[in-house]
Amino acid sequence: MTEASSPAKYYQVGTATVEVHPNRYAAGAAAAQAASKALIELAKAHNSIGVIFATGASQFEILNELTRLTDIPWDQIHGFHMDEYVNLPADHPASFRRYLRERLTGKVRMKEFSEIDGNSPDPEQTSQNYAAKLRLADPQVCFLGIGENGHLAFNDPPVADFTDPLDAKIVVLDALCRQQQMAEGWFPNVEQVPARAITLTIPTLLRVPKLIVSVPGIRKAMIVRRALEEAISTECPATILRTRPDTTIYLDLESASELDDVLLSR
Ligand SMILES: O=C(O)[C@H](O)[C@@H](O)[C@H](O)[C@H](O)COP(=O)(O)O
Repeated sequence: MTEASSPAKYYQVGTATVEVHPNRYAAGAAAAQAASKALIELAKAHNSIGVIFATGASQFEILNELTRLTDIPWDQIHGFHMDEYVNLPADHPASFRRYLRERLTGKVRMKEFSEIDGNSPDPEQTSQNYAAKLRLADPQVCFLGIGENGHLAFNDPPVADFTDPLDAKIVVLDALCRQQQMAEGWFPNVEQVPARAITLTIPTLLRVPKLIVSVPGIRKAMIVRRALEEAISTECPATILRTRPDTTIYLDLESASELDDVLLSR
């Protein structure tokens, strides 16, 4: 059997399900299919379904697939995103608003999409208003990636707070996080990576009943190992995903390549 046609493998890690697919396209397609199925079901019971979208390279294949599927009830979906740089113009190549306009909201007709205006004169107020709007929408589905440092949204280790009382907040991005954003190709040099961002907090993300986590690629192999095998702690915020019930982590063979044989033999 060729790698491309080999079937996915499924593992249970804590309460989360881990799916290992032969490549990033298969992983993205599986995640999009799972999301589509859930959204169609939710649309039967809710007029408006809140959905939080992640950005970054890990979401390319999912968004590509989601925007091609014809049965997603976009006209019932109120979309949100999980973070945005402070003081980065919306048309900057690394802006998450630009990313989502190009890959999502410019391609489908959603009921509503709420952007985080990282350029507002009062980012603190913007963050609070966004949190309030999100609470009202009571999101049912959240797409996530995991940073190379283990962060969820911009909740970096070790300051990420699993019991954060805030729903959204302004964070200072540390040197490693800014270096990784640059290395992923979004900025020409680290000096241009903004020092602050507005982010949803970890409790806000974990409150969403269905979490669809996509982590393909060899750059993520070490952090996937830590997220699935290390003790649950803010040293690697993504470890907390193992405590969530309806959570599926979509990997490809590259990002799963450092996983312990013990896990993979289950
Ligand atoms: O909005 C986002 O997407 C988040 O800022 C961030 O947590 C991201 O998911 C990871 O940094 C992974 O990034 P990649 O998708 O580029 O691997």
